Amino acid sequence: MNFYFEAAKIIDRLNAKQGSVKSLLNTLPEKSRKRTAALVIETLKYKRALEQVISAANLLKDEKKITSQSLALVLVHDLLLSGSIQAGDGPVKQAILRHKTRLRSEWQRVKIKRGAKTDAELAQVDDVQSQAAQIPRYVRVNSLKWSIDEAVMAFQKSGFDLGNPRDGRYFARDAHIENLLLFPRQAQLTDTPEFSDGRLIIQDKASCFPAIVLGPPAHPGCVIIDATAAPGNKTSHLSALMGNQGKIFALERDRKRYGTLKTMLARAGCGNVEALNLDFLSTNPNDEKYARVTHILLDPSCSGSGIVNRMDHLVESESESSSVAHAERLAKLAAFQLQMIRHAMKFPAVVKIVYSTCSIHPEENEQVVSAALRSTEAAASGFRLAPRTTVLPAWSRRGKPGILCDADTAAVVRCSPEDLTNGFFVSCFIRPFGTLSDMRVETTVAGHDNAPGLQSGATSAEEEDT
Ligand SMILES: C[S@@+](CC[C@H](N)C(=O)[O-])C[C@H]1O[C@@H](n2cnc3c(N)ncnc32)[C@H](O)[C@@H]1O
Repeated sequence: MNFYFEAAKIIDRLNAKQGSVKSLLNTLPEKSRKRTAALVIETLKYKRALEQVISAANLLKDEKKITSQSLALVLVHDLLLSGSIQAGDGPVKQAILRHKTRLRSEWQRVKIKRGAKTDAELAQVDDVQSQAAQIPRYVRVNSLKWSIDEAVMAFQKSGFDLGNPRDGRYFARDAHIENLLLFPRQAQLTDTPEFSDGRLIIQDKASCFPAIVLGPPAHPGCVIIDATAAPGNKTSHLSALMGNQGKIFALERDRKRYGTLKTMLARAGCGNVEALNLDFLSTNPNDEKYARVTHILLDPSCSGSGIVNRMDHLVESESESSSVAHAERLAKLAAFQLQMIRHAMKFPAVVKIVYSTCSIHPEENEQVVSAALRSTEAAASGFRLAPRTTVLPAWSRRGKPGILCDADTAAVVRCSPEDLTNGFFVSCFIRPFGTLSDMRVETTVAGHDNAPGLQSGATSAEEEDT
């Protein structure tokens, strides 16, 4: 049992900020160091989940022999994750074993709540959440109104230091997205004219990917739909990539959010956008108005489980305490998301559809894509996934394996707080060239390949990832 007291003491000292993990583990007697260190490290990996389980089981309230939270953590860790407590049958061990059934069922509940199928996945979720605090604040320079060079100069003039992360007022250009700047999380930014007049837009890095992957050509004849547009960050990004040329139908079914969309588009100077307060599913794909639409962006409502703040909410939420309610909600969202993709595939001239979510759940991502590929609309129109080589090829985080075939898993993109972004998913459907006029295809491919930020960014992403 000493070994557990020793490990608990290290965790207490860590909580009291008496040293780093490494330095405190070095204070352990050499003969027990390896074993105790392994227990401390493994316990820390699952700390958040274990804390929830201990609290839900009322362990510390009911068992006075468990004298501290840290002791409970290491003992419950071994019970749940190593299968048994490595000690003789004393009163402390008995105190834990009295709660064995409850602790095990609470453990399963925590896993379900966090969408983790295995213990290892649960550790990853916790890890991701602690990394979330590291995500920078991203600011997109709206190229319709300002250049990146002008923005950099303005920030430098106001006291920000380009590229020196040691300085609290540092900022940097993003390695992958051409017009994106990043700032420390705590930087106070938005209260300046550049934000209120639409030169700068707060937009997470991952949320810049869909417009880049869609890559609409900057061409006066280009017509596209942003099917789920409010508040309009991706619409204004598309407008900027198109250089305010061609036409974007920006649809939003919610009246209030449609109002926000219009305000945002006016502020960002998007002159090529027609905002429509419409349900995309109510549109007639054969309407003359949409006859020349070649690209569709679908960023529909989702669980939002990838958004860092909401991730915390998901973990704590009591309203989703039952796995059934959680699964039902995801199934409902997935059915709607699939319907949106199938509807988009019906537009006669469309050659490219980008489907994205800010969800981490495969149910809303790979599984929806898989169902869309097997749909009658895909069979009729010939839509398939664009290969990895054309979808942010150097971004190393790809789809969750085991749902799509290997090539399609590689063809979709995931983002995670480990990449210093929110959790996000992007997929890109294309219609094979044979079914289209050469003219249209050439324009599309050129538009995609030339999307700003992709070429230079691609190389550095690969370098970074390897
Ligand atoms: C995830 S948000 C879109 C965010 C937006 N793309 C951006 O980057 O600013 C989804 C939006 O789609 C709208 N929406 C959901 N279903 C829709 C539908 N069938 N037709 C049009 N808009 C829809 C929602 O009201 C919501 O405003």
